[in-house]
Amino acid sequence: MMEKFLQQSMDTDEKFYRFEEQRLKIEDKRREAEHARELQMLQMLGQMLAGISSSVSQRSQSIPTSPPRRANHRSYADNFNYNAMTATLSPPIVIERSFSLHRTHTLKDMENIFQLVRNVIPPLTGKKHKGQDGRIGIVGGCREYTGAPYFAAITALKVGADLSHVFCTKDAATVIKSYSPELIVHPVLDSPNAIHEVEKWLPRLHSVVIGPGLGRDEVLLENAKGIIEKSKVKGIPIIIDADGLWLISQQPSLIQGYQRAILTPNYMEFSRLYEAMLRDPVDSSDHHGCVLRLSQAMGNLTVVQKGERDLISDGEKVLVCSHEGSSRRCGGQGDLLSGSLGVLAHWAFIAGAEKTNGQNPFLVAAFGACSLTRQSNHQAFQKFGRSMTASDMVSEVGTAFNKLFET
Ligand SMILES: NC(=O)C1=CN([C@@H]2O[C@H](COP(=O)(O)OP(=O)(O)OC[C@H]3O[C@@H](n4cnc5c(N)ncnc54)[C@H](O)[C@@H]3O)[C@@H](O)[C@H]2O)[C@@H](O)CC1
Ligand SMILES: Nc1ncnc2c1ncn2[C@@H]1O[C@H](COP(=O)(O)OP(=O)(O)OP(=O)(O)O)[C@@H](O)[C@H]1O
Repeated sequence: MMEKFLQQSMDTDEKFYRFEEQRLKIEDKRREAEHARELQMLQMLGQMLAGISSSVSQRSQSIPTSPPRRANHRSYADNFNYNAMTATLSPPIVIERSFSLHRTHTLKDMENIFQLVRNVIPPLTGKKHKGQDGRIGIVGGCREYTGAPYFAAITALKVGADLSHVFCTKDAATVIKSYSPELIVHPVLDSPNAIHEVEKWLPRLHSVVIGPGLGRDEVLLENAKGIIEKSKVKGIPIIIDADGLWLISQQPSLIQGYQRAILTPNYMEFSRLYEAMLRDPVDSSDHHGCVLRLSQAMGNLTVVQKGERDLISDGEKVLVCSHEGSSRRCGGQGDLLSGSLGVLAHWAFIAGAEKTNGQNPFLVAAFGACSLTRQSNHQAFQKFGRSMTASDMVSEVGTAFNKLFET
């Protein structure tokens, strides 16, 4: 009787997910068509303006052309045509100028980006069902590191995702479950068919965060590699952090050119990646240039270099997030960042070009996640000072989010 009931409930779940996937696909197609129409109109407008003003057309010649795109995958740009916009619009109208952030970005620039983050946040309505606001997967968690995947996964929920899955080793699973009943925990990462076990869930996930607490065990890294490859095939946004970045610094081609990926290196991780890709040490007098070059070398995927100021680049622009945090650097802060980015990347990705003003949605998402992490850090530090830990920051995520984005 019980088995029958369970089977029925699984069937219902299955049907629900299948239905939702179809609904999302239809919605994607509708948005793509809408964007294509808008782009066509903008291109016509651009051509008209170029014809009218010779000074404007001179300026348009100085727009840097997009670096060559790799043709071996269907890139994010194919969907949202972000590059087509920056390359063909002449002149690059106001939105472009207001986002060409240099060292001296203004408060107004910052406010503009905050507004774009607000735009992509889905409204809370009574009409939605569970899962619609985000199903996020975290790949990581092993015997040594159980906190990191927990911080990432719980932050994803607190930012507003509906479901947060952790794919970790058998050892780590019970521990992670004991931290929180809200997380769905799969003890599969060290199983012989780990890749297949995770692949089964990929159609239900909107984004995956690879690396928090993954460790550097050969078998786990190999499984993470397989999961990245399967996620790429499905076109899922991938956030790579911590030991996931270790893997990428060993095998950059694994993610190179996949523009739905966001890398979130700290100082050490950035240096490793930079040296692996550019064959040069990081130039400490030119942080902007370094993050720009790394993104370009990786095929224009989004790079978030964390630090005193977070630098975010897609190889064409560099955004700076220097939102006030604190001087406390306890472990786990980066995990909050990658978890929140998992949700924001999904929201920005499906929001469409009109919501992000034609800007790369992953830049907008990264700026949102950095600001949120720093604001949570700031609030927790106000309360706890030197004794502040990552858990204290997790407790602040809700109010930090409201303060930044819901006002
Ligand atoms: N509670 C947990 O389970 C936590 C687990 N974590 C996991 O621990 C694993 C290893 O991460 P690590 O960051 O230690 O590994 P790394 O090998 O990347 O870092 C090595 C060392 O670099 C140092 N470092 C960092 N920033 C630096 C800077 N600006 N200048 C000079 N040195 C700097 C750190 O102190 C660290 O000891 C990852 O899987 C990560 O997710 C961390 O996320 C922290 C919390
Ligand atoms: N010097 C700093 N001043 C202010 N904020 C900082 C500073 N360094 C890092 N941060 C912020 O802390 C967050 C996490 O960055 P950090 O460099 O601690 O990541 P990490 O080392 O990968 O973390 P984890 O311990 O989770 O592995 C980022 O949002 C970043 O903005």
